[in-house]
Amino acid sequence: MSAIELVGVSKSWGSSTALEAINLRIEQGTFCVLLGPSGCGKSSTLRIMAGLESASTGRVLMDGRDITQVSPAQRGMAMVFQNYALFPHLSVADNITFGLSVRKTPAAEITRRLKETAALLGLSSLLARRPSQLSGGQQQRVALGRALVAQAKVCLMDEPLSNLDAQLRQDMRRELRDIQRQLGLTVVYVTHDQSEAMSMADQVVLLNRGRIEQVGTPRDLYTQPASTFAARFVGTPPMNLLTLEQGRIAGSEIAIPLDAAILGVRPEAIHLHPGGLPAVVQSLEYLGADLLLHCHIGNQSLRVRLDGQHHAAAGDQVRLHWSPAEAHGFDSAGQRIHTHHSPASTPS
Ligand SMILES: Nc1ncnc2c1ncn2[C@@H]1O[C@H](COP(=O)(O)OP(=O)(O)OP(=O)(O)O)[C@@H](O)[C@H]1O
Repeated sequence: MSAIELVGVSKSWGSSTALEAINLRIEQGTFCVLLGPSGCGKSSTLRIMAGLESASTGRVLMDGRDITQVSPAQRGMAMVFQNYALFPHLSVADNITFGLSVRKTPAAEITRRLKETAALLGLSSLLARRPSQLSGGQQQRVALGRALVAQAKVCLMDEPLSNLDAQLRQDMRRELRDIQRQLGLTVVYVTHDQSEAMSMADQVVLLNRGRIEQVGTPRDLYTQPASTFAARFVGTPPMNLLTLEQGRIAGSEIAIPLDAAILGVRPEAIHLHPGGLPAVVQSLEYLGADLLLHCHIGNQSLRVRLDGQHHAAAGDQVRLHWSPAEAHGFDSAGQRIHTHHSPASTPS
């Protein structure tokens, strides 16, 4: 049984539609990431799950039970927000246990759960401090502690790491994931950062303009993007998309035996090979481990990610090759075509 299910959920604000007939199942104990660009409807989806927003149409189910009309408090889901929403005048301990006190949980039970949660999050020595005396990462852990101490089975998180610096964010991603696994929590996590989604998720839900573009594992999204939108949203740098005209790369005589309007190939799937397609290097970015080439092939731009040991210069003529399995075909509407054909550049 799914922990959370959305059935035909849509949301409109006046005449503008934020979500269109979303159908989604999130399985128990999984880490599900809602991913997409600003304004695509991630927060609206999360807030409808939490009951903080009502759906215009559709139903929300929890463990198979219809909770569409159930109040947020009665849903028993925990929430962690971007701004942590800690009480500045309360100690760390009181911030964590606030909800338990409000619900009149017995004192001994509160003490026991606080001790457990603080130990899990490495906050045991900080319990007497105020939020202002904590680092960003510590504050984030207190916010998480408040969610965990409630022992909710479902935890909803809206960009909880976005206020942290890059290094801390990386560390917290791993910590969060460890805690989620350890406790068997169902987490629904909102982010616009594809690398965060890729590194944390069991299931990624990619949203685009209020619709689900693709649902799958990070590997599914990377290896089998359902559309050009998904192809460009996941992966750094994003997948190259070349327009094909009558079986040729637009603006060139280079034939591509792929029955598609658009050819997609990832920068890291392209290699230099004497039997490859001719291209000209326009500019370079040296990134240490990698060397990024910005090339022209016909009148199309293409990025190539080589090992950092390679040398190249602007103006160089290069020959590019990729394996047939790395060629993704899309139709003129940007939808994936499920065929793999050999590109013209098969090495001799
Ligand atoms: N209270 C509101 N009133 C009117 N429109 C709203 C309201 N809340 C959200 N919207 C609109 O609904 C759409 C989806 O918003 P939502 O906050 O869900 O997007 P998001 O993907 O979370 O974006 P971001 O990453 O910028 O937070 C947007 O076009 C937004 O302008």
